[in-house]
Amino acid sequence: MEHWGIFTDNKSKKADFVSNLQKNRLPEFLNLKGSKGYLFSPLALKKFIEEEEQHGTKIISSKEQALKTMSSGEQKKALWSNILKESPDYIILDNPFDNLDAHFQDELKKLLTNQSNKILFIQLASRKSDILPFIKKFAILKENKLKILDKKDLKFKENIPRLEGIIPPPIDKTEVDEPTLIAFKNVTVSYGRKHVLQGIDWQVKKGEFWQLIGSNGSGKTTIISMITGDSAKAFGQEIYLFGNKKGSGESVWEIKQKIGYFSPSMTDKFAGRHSIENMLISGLLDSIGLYVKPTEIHKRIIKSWLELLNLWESRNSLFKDVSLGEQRLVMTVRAMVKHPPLLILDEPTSGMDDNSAKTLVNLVNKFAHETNTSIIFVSHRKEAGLNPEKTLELTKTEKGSVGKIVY
Ligand SMILES: Nc1ncnc2c1ncn2[C@@H]1O[C@H](COP(=O)(O)OP(=O)(O)OP(=O)(O)O)[C@@H](O)[C@H]1O
Repeated sequence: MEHWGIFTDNKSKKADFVSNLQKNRLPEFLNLKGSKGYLFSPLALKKFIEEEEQHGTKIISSKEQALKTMSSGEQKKALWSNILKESPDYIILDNPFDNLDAHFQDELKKLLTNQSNKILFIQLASRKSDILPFIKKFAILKENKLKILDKKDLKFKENIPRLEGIIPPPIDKTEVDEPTLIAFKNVTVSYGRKHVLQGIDWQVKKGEFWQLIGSNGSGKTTIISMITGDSAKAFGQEIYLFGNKKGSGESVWEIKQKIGYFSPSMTDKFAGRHSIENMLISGLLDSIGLYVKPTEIHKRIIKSWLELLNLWESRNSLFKDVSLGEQRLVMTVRAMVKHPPLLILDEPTSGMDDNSAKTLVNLVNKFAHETNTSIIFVSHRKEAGLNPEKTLELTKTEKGSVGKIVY
């Protein structure tokens, strides 16, 4: 069977490609006419989640738990078993290893290899290291065009833009007097009989750069949502945020004022009708549209940020029209423009190609080096090139995940 590895970059029109392939409009895939194909992708998951919500039924998840509340790794496992039940002829795998920890990546690689003599795989990959070992035919998707690659073409040049200049200063910086921004004391969380966290002790001090890692379902999102105020599980726990016991002092709004937050799922919420310059200005002014008129100082600061990112020339481009890598850089900077006391980046590089991921990592290292914002970078794997001072590593046990601090 001739499986395909199709490299994508942040400008590839993947949705168009998949739709054309499924409608038999691509000359390279005419042989798939009449065969049964499925999509293993974030888009397919999103559709199932929406269907579950609309009809109130559990379609691919277990009887006990809705798909929406599962961790990203658990969602992928549920989707995979659902597709296999349908006995497909071919499967389009869209960055199948994103958001998966090393253990499940190995498990999924074995499952795919075992099926590779029965099912045809078309793998869309933005990272070279993700390509499945049994794939022998390669192409690259340049915008809408598929270009077949020869083995010798498989060495891509590294083209990592330099971040020239310094991190622009903040305006009206929010200061926190407390030296300890976050303190978790013996925090334990369960959902019914499912134990998620067990006795977590953790402190984040001013200016520290942390990475939070752990396998799928180990409780990373649970920890972050207890900080950002989105989880009822935080109540009754000994959690101190910016010096106040959670639930006793500041309102959720006051806490959010002190935190810059970015997760790739937020990108969907921005319809993209604003220019990237306005997106950043609105980050300084705390609004999504530009309801408050920016001053010359606001504009000057944002000019410096755009120059740092090599995006000044594209300042008038609409957010929806720039590449995925550029969108992630803009959103990361948007979370940082005010130099908040705490910046949380939740799996910011998932789905990015190698070069864009490296640029984002370099930018975060630069934040840590040149500012006194504390940073928590959440990921399931150790991000290459990232230089955190400390790591909180979650390890699953029967009684919930325990935390270990690694220097
Ligand atoms: N509302 C809920 N009901 C039941 N279980 C839940 C609920 N919310 C979360 N969980 C479970 O808590 C565990 C931890 O989930 P969490 O999303 O915090 O993990 P994670 O480390 O962020 O995982 P991933 O890397 O896969 O995103 C998972 O097993 C998840 O299924």
